Amino acid sequence: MSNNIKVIVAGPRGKMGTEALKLIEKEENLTLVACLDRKNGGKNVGEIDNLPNLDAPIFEDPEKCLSEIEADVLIDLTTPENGYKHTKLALEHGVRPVVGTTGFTPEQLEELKQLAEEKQIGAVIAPNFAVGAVLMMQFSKWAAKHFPDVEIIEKHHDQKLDAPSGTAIKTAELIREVRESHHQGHPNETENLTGARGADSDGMKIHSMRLPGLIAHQEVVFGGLGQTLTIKHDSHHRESFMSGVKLAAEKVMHLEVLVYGLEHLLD
Ligand SMILES: NC(=O)c1ccc[n+]([C@@H]2O[C@H](COP(=O)([O-])OP(=O)(O)OC[C@H]3O[C@@H](n4cnc5c(N)ncnc54)[C@H](O)[C@@H]3O)[C@@H](O)[C@H]2O)c1
Ligand SMILES: O=C(O)C1=N[C@H](C(=O)O)CCC1
Repeated sequence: MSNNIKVIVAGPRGKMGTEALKLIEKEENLTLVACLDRKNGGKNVGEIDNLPNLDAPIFEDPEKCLSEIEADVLIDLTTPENGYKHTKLALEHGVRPVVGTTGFTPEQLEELKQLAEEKQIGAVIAPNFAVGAVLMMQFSKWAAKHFPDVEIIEKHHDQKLDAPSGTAIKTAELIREVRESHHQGHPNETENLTGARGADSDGMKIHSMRLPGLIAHQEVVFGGLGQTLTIKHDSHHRESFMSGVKLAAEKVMHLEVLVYGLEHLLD
């Protein structure tokens, strides 16, 4: 385990960012050295209402933050557009990104992977930091070998920007590795209301639900002759993601490439 990992958190006032600050506050080997926020530049984290009482400066300009602050890791929990910019800048400044932000395009992921390789800097992009969700995705990949007909139902809180979720996209990618591409359902089926059959990922359907009261949930439903199999995971609290964030911050210190998915870090 690496000792005293110096961390910048981007998005500290967000739902996940605040949880990440609480994690850093209680973990002895993680030290907050700065935050990157959309406002409060020039202030200290400890001065901001509802944030843990941590002593670290807040920056609004990511370039300035990464140039002035000596950091090992940038934890990004912001928005797709800003998360991508921060990850790229961090790699350019030799700071290892640990990214929970979802909604990056395949082209952006590929570009970041190449940049990490070129700079020989470790990076982790994990669409879901909850260990249970990672297992749900791995079990789904296994099940798909035996049940090639599958639909994914993901359910999230109604403030989520991207759809389908990063977890659903990653699940479909893992299933695609073991499943022959094929059309599911009746060949002549029609949608009488646009979107009724969900999004199509290589013949697999992904359905996205957004409601207040939800946090992050996914069911992967497999259908076979006379049977169905449902693999389900629920995050009831954002604490569920924090052991994965900690693991990623520790393991990224020993990586020289970008890994996409927490499964690459679990024993
Ligand atoms: N990987 C995972 O396990 C996991 C779990 C939950 C959420 N997420 C993802 O994490 C991201 C954040 O989720 P959330 O629920 O905390 O959202 P949120 O809206 O509560 O928080 C996002 C925060 O980012 C801040 N922000 C936006 N642009 C910024 C910028 N340029 N600089 C600094 N801060 C900026 C916003 O002010 C906000 O406080 C989303 O992409 C979400 O999908 C991932
Ligand atoms: O709250 C969110 O937003 C979440 N996003 C991730 C995703 O897109 O898969 C993971 C769970 C929570």
